Amino acid sequence: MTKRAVLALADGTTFEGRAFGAVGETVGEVVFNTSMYGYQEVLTDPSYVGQIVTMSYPEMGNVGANPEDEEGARVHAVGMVVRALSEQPSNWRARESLDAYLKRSGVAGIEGLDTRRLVRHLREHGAQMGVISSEGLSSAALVERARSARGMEGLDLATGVSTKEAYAFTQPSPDVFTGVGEAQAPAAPRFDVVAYDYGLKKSMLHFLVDVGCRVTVVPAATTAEEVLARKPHGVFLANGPGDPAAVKGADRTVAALLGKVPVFGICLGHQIMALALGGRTYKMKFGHRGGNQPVKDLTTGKVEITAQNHGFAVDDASLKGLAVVTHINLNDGTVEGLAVPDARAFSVQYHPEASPGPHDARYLFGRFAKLMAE
Ligand SMILES: NC(=O)CC[C@H](N)C(=O)O
Repeated sequence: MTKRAVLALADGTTFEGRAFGAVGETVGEVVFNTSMYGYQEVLTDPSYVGQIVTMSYPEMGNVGANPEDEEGARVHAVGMVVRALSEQPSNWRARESLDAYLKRSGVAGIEGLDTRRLVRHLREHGAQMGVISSEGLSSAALVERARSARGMEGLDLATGVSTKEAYAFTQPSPDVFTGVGEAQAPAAPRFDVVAYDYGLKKSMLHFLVDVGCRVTVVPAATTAEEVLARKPHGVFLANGPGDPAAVKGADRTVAALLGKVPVFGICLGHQIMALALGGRTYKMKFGHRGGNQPVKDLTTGKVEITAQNHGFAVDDASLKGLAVVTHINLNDGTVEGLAVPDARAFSVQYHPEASPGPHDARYLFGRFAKLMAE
């Protein structure tokens, strides 16, 4: 028998649906993602730590779950909201249903509610804390619980999900691309790259290997001296969860690396790069999450369709005189990329590794390789 579940938002709005995944209660920031597919990559992306993800596309679970599509070591999102859960997966790679996968991961979901209304609500009133519960508590009690939960601002979640030990990564992607176009063989390894793990996605490491990097992944708290002692050709700053301004010591560490070695940052890594330069970040109303965000590369005039997952952004005005804004979001004009040519450093807010999403931006890994070759 399916169990009734409730999603309660901090502003008092409640939705009724059916429980799936793990039974019980979960608290997190309720956000929405507009990708039509790739739910498993989304759920396992460490940037979703502390978040309940609403998928705006109505049917989820059609291809079940498999061990290859995981971007992190486990499900990192704390909850999932879907309109219609497919009970019978149909895909040759499926090992289990989405329901069974979330049950095994201990993560609660709710389905059968009006996700269109929920997404519109979040767009209008902002992403906010919420609770999914199938424990029969009153809606008023759940709203109170959501209201008293701590929000994302000021939370250092990256340090907590980062690797505890440094490790080497040498595997190319299963289907190697070195740019937009046909699949190719990975480039021969010629660059030693240190990758800061703030909560990284596996695909980023594969794509670095594809363009010729021997990658050493290091914990978020690794000092600049320790990194420079490895004499890397380049430093990579990964994505990650939480508030970029709260990641302990990261801005000072990156400031000490800038100018000494080429640096490439993605998402949280981009935000930390901006902070290291003296810029500011802020919390967005509802963020960008999905695989259909148009971004303009101001250096080439080209528009790329990008995969995104962020709730904070870099304040454009705060970069004046510190960095060049290289990319902007065509929906809302926010900063999507920056560069400091003299320091051989650049970063993007979006996800060139996609997973899930379009591969328009894969060329950026090649741009990093070129910078190191020079
Ligand atoms: N994917 C990411 O790296 C997200 C960065 C940051 N946690 C944000 O929400 O903006």
